[in-house]
Amino acid sequence: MSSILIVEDDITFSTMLRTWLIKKGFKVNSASTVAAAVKTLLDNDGVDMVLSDLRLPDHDGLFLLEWMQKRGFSIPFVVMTNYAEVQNAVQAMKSGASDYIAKPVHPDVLLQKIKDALKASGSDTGKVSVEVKPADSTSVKSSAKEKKFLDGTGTASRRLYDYVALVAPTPMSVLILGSSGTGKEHVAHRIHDCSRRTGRPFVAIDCGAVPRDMAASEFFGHVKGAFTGAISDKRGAFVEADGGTLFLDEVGNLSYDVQVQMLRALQEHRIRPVGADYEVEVDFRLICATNENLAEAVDNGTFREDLYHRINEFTIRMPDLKERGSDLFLFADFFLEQANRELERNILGFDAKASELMAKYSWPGNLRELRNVVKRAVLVSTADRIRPEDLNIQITSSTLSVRPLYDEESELSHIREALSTAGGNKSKAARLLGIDRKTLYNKLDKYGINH
Ligand SMILES: Nc1ncnc2c1ncn2[C@@H]1O[C@H](COP(=O)(O)OP(=O)(O)OP(=O)(O)O)[C@@H](O)[C@H]1O
Repeated sequence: MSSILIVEDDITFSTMLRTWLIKKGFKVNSASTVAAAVKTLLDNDGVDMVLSDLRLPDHDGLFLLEWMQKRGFSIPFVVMTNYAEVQNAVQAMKSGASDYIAKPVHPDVLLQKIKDALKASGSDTGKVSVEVKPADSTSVKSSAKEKKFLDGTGTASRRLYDYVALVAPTPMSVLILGSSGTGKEHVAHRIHDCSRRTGRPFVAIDCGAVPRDMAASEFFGHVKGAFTGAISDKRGAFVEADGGTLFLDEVGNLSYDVQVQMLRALQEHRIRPVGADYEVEVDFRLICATNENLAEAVDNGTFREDLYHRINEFTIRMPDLKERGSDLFLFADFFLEQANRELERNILGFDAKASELMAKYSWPGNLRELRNVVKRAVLVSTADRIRPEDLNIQITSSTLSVRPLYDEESELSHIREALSTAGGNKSKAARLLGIDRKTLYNKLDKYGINH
């Protein structure tokens, strides 16, 4: 049975098409945004062809086609378009689409086109022979059911994971900088998993949560009787992490005393448990994270410069969610599925207004906030799709995101498309793009578009 992915934001039409194709013996998935389509393609390794609208809420169909080509999905891509947009369909064919069909769709014509496209690709035998594999094998290791994390496909996400892949196999100490909720701990884990130390311990300590007077004992351990309450020997975090990775979160909170001992541990790979008259050799790789400006702390004298250089052999800066472009929708769909499973619900997605609101919001709490907002919305939603009122987010002057929702490379084409959809009306185009009018004017100047 051949499997078709319908990418269409007109839900009524999409449902009709889906029902009809199922009756004709196809297996059918549907997605209403490019982000959801990307996710379906990554999570299902049996899609034989894509039947896509060109005009979609987050990107256009050509963007999806381009993404598939880059990722090595060599399956037929048939465009569905209005008569008025036949020009765009021609462009799609030039870019590698297999065929196009004009709306309103005539069932018999569509069926013939599907058969032809599948035949041409050799996928009409019921056997799935297409390569549905992302270029980056670390992105999708397991099925959606098991996956707890998602990498994202946008420029910022790709850059982030390129750095991770670069530094992970080395012994270098890594400092991960980024706002709260951006996924610093997850990236620290990924570095460990992609290093030679994988399979050995990964010990994470939140330096902000360790009481000052217990810090030395937490990090370096103690011997029985070292202080009141030390009723037995304790192995500290360094010993626990022996052979593996030690992850120090909120490293800016370390007291000066502990910083001195930490520096020694890093230089000599030996530590002395509190109250001991011996030293212990330890083999660890250090990864630190902070959302503070450590360089400033060095200038203020609250963080030792020598330690700063030791822990900072390689820096990774986590992008804020608002910098991750349309990956926002990939993450939103991902958290939606997670919440559906956890709460035993079956919410299908986000309606257009909710998507627009999410695009405009700046997500100061980043991925953590998005996950919580989506989970709550899944719980309270009384409709098939999440509506704006389910999201419980407020756009204020401080939470209005003025960034484009697209990767740089496709920004220009989105601006053009928004302008054409809006009939040249800049205010309307800016609204469609989720940016303010002034930002749009700046961008028009940047790209040399007359206004
Ligand atoms: N790549 C990802 N895919 C899916 N969910 C993610 C990803 N990264 C982070 N998250 C979600 O965001 C939450 C916060 O991530 P994490 O604890 O790694 O952030 P953090 O930057 O270390 O935050 P903090 O600075 O507050 O400690 C996680 O619990 C997880 O639910």
